Amino acid sequence: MEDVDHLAHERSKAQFDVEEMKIVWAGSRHAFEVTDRMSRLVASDPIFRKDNRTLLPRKELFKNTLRKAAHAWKRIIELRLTEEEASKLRFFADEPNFTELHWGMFVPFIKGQGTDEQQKKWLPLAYKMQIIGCYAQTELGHGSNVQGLETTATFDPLTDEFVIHSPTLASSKWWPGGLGKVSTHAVVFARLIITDDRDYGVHGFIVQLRSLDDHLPLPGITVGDIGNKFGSGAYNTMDNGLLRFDNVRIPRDQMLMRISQVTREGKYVQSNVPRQLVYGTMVYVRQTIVADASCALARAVCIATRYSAVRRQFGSQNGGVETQVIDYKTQQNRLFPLLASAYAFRFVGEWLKWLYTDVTQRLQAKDFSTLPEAHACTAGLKSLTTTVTADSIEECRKLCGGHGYLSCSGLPELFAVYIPACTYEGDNVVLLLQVARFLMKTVSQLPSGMKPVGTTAYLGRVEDLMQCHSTVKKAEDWLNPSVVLEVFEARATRLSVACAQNLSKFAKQEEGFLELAADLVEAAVAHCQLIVVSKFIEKLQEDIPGKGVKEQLQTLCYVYALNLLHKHLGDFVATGCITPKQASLANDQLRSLYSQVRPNAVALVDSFNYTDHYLSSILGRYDGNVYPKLYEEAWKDPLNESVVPDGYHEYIRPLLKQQLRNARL
Ligand SMILES: CC/C=C\C/C=C\C/C=C\C/C=C\C/C=C\C/C=C\CCC(=O)SCCNC(=O)CCNC(=O)[C@H](O)C(C)(C)COP(=O)(O)OP(=O)(O)OC[C@H]1O[C@@H](n2cnc3c(N)ncnc32)[C@H](O)[C@@H]1OP(=O)(O)O
Ligand SMILES: Cc1cc2nc3c(=O)[nH]c(=O)nc-3n(C[C@H](O)[C@H](O)[C@H](O)COP(=O)(O)OP(=O)(O)OC[C@H]3O[C@@H](n4cnc5c(N)ncnc54)[C@H](O)[C@@H]3O)c2cc1C
Repeated sequence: MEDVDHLAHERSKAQFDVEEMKIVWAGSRHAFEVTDRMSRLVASDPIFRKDNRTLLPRKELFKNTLRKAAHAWKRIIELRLTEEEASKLRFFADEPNFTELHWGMFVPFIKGQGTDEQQKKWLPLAYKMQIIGCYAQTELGHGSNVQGLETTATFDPLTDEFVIHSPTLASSKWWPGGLGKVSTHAVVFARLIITDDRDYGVHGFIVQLRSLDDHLPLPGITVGDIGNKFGSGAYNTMDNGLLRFDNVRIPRDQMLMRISQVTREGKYVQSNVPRQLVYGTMVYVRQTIVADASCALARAVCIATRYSAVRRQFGSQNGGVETQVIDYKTQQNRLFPLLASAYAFRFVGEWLKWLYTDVTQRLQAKDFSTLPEAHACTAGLKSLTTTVTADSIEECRKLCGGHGYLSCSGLPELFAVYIPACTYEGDNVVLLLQVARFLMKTVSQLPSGMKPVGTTAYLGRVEDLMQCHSTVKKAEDWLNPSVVLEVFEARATRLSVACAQNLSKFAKQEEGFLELAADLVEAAVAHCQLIVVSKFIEKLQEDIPGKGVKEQLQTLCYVYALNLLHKHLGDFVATGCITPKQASLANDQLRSLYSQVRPNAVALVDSFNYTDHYLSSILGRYDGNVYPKLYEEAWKDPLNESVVPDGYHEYIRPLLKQQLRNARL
């Protein structure tokens, strides 16, 4: 029974080479090999088991996470894993913990903002985990508004030190992951104040928080966990913390001084670089969050697709087999666009990584010209992909019907872990407003003859795009990349131009921004969706080997684009780039694309190459053996440890007896 593959028939229908698709998904043969090896290593190690996580009380849960993190580090050292392998191992261990912030923000911040000497001093300690760091930016009173942070770092020329202080309750650091119970050090964002009492704005400082001998907080430091968060298990494995400083002194050389310096004499020296570089670590992390979105979305879609192929409802005649729910058009209409989005986000994530590497190299050569675009792209795509992924995980839960609501479906915990991605590293609406600012600036520069480049190059064709009307006459005409691209460009252009025209009616631009914020956000979303569509289309220009692989990706690309067109029909029709008739043809084409995806659906999610350990879902099991495993799982619940529950004698029996007496009366 155990070895039967209940999905074998589904797999046999695939019209493409799954092994080759796995390589496309991973990004390269090398990436596939590393990912595959690390995911299996984690899956075969009993310490990384995840069952019961949602049932553990917080203290036990947290201690268990520490145990796993320590074990992961031990294996990384023992096996002499490379940085790439180590990061994959941590990823598949699949439990948010302090190491994410240590490796994901503390180390990159020192690399990006530290001078050569500072890097030489701090990085070896951090690499060997002789110190553990976190990223302490957000405060109780301010998160989005970084310039509004209140913690102060006042230079004392007598002792050559900075005095770090929390002047108000609202200035308490609040939220940093790893801070609550683990970190020995933090990168602290504080307002720099020098002897002349001038406030030089927010800068980063390395501050030691806890003793390296007994882990007690150092004098002047108050630190703790902020408390339980949404859901059971989930993000509660992380010690998000609070932190207050009471005139804590640190040496001057613990201000990260690559971008600006304070001299021994107390003179502020600003390198000739944009001040926004102090936000560089956020830009880096936003880029990684886009890649992670595709993984989380793929995970939910894999569970919902396999289960939809296993689950049957209605449609049987004379007691025959019922219909697989994946065959219902409504199920396909809800599920297949999410499958397409997982692939779309994967490719846009790859491209964003390239963009980030490119901007980093330019910055090293003191070329800051592409920084605004890198900021807009990372902010916008972080916002778009996390919003869609969070909503889609919930949709996948509903696609699995009642069983999706069980913890062992894996979906509730995935949802609880994932949703803060819409908030951390920049609230998604706040980030879209940054994209809108960038778009409005680009549009306002067009009359002066400035030629937009990169992802806004299409705005250079503003006149054509304001006039263009799609040429589609029949449903198949939609299967043309330039036809699709043109309508997405026309819609994005028209929404941006309309906002710019409305903004120009305000005497003060900032007033207009506040008043028109909702429209600006819509224009920003249209621009970001265009980027995703265009990067998917660009991916298809590459040489993609493997029988049928490119054809599948082409189908998914059209599903992604035409589904968006259908969802945002109002925009497309109202801005005049397509007619209602053309919209209806797009919908006809979409239905036909679903029929092409259907026989390949299970193979398309197998191509993510996720282990059952990583999925942690009975509904998403590779072998589709769902019902016996659900039945077994139910009996493992602590409530089933005794036949008669605790509390029977106190609460149930007296009730029953009471009712009996009442009935007799
Ligand atoms: C059980 C397990 C199961 C499942 C697991 C599954 C999945 C897990 C999935 C994912 C986990 C993955 C990763 C997790 C990793 C990390 C996440 C953890 C923690 C998150 C850490 C944080 O949150 S850190 C804090 C982040 N904070 C923010 O992001 C704050 C947001 N605010 C800002 O960025 C800024 O304040 C601002 C941009 C909103 C405004 O800045 P400011 O006021 O200074 O600027 P202005 O608006 O005045 O603009 C001035 C000009 O500057 C430009 N600008 C702004 N920012 C930048 C920038 N970064 N780079 C370049 N330019 C910038 C702006 O555009 C303006 O330009 P103008 O030309 O218009 O003048
Ligand atoms: C799980 C988790 C982990 C985190 N980890 C860290 C960490 O490691 N280090 C760290 O420093 N921080 C961390 N944070 C904090 C996080 O970065 C902030 O919560 C985030 O940046 C949002 O800021 P906020 O909480 O101030 O939201 P707010 O800005 O208060 O947002 C509240 C509402 O106001 C809206 N809003 C705000 N400003 C505007 C505007 N200008 N226009 C329109 N609407 C607006 C928002 O859209 C939102 O709806 C974490 C947060 C979470 C949830």
